[in-house]
Amino acid sequence: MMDRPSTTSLLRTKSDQLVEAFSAALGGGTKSSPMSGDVAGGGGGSETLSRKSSRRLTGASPGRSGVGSKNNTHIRKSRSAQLKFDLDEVSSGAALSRASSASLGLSFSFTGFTVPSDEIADMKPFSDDDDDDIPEDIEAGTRKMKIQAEPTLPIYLKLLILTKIVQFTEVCYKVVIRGVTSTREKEILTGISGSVDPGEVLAMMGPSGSGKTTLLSLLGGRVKEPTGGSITYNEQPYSKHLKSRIGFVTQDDILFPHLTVRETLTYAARLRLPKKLTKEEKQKRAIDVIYELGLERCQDTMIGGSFVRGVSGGERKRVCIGNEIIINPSLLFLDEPTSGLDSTTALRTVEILHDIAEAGKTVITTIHQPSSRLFHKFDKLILLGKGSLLYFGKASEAMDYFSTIGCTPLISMNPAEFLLDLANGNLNDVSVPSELEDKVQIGNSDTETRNGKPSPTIVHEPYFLELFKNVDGCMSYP
Ligand SMILES: Nc1ncnc2c1ncn2[C@@H]1O[C@H](COP(=O)(O)OP(=O)(O)OP(=O)(O)O)[C@@H](O)[C@H]1O
Repeated sequence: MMDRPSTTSLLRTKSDQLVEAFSAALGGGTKSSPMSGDVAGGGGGSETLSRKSSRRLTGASPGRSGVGSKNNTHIRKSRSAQLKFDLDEVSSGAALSRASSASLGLSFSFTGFTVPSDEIADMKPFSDDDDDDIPEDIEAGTRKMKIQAEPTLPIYLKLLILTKIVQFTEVCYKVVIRGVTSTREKEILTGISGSVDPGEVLAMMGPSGSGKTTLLSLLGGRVKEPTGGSITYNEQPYSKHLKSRIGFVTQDDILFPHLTVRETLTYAARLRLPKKLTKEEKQKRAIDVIYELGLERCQDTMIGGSFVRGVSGGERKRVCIGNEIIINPSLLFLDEPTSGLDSTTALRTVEILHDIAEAGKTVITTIHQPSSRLFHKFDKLILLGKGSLLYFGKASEAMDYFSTIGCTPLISMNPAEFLLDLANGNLNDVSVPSELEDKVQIGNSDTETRNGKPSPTIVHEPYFLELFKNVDGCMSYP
């Protein structure tokens, strides 16, 4: 098992790093500062802890160069030498045309590559440290994730004052459906509230059609704006500047099947990183991401597709994540990153998300049917049912919460499965308070029942929303 630093110690580390950076910039000492003490919650041993974990984190990427390290220089050179991929070929479009001409008439485009590079704000994509460890392939078993540890500066500042980065309040979303004879409004989301901080992974769960993707798109700025409520980022509304700090991994990944993993990520770096970075720096960033995501063993493998055998499903997902984290985003959104993966690969993908969050990013993901091990990896959970909020709070407290309102599984069950059953209104293996069951049934004279229990469609909205109104603290806003 990998020894994972707690979020608190990570925050402490980052705070210390920032304080040290400020002190250095001002020509002051780098020893203990009252600011770092405040954030870390004091404690004499925090400096040692901080440094240790700082070293571990900043040395995270094996491809990064260390000052004064001969070995590292050697490794850097040998890795550069591995780069047989001709960047000039990429820039001239030759590789692209090879990919498209070989793609049997299908046209492809890179996800999210539309952000103009001049929109990409100042970022520090490269570390000065190096690390000799070469992580083994994730799907091969051992996991040594190396995630870039430098979040963008505004996140540091917000971490210092412990401000929430994404806050959404009473978000509603309606669409107008125009028929041949009539036009009607369809309500997709109603009164969704929650928040997520840097360093956290928020998972959105719910049955198919419950509104997860719509909410994710709203939070990620992909849908213009909610029809009700508000969404803020560090207490500011969505802006063009924020767009360059957001990575969005869509459900349907779109990659060029005939490019290799390294070509794909190098292409992404060339297209998405700021113009002020040199070609070599961008190339190095691509290599760093390959190592961060444990893709080194398949870096020369073609992505593949329907007609070409390529990387595995898990590797493909990691390439999609790589395409987005290459710009070092402050916010990372993912739409069902584990769909189609076996439970072990899904778990490792979520562990990657955790590592990304621990490096100070805010991660929001939709998830379909997580295993129980995977469920426990999430910091926060939103449970949606037919566009309504059924639960928002710590994932670890969801089961306790539902048990306090009388909903418990009758058989031993994966918590995610239990919550999805509740959200679906499938009460077959679930105990619910009888007075509420009666209430639902009495309130619907044309009730169809299955095994003496209300049908899913009936249970849904009145049942839970009524419960939420009556229970204090059910939707905690930490
Ligand atoms: N632009 C739109 N016009 C009409 N209906 C829409 C629109 N966008 C979403 N919907 C509807 O809103 C509901 C929620 O859709 P959404 O894709 O957010 O669900 P989901 O929970 O992500 O589902 P899945 O898990 O199957 O991906 C669905 O019933 C969908 O048909």
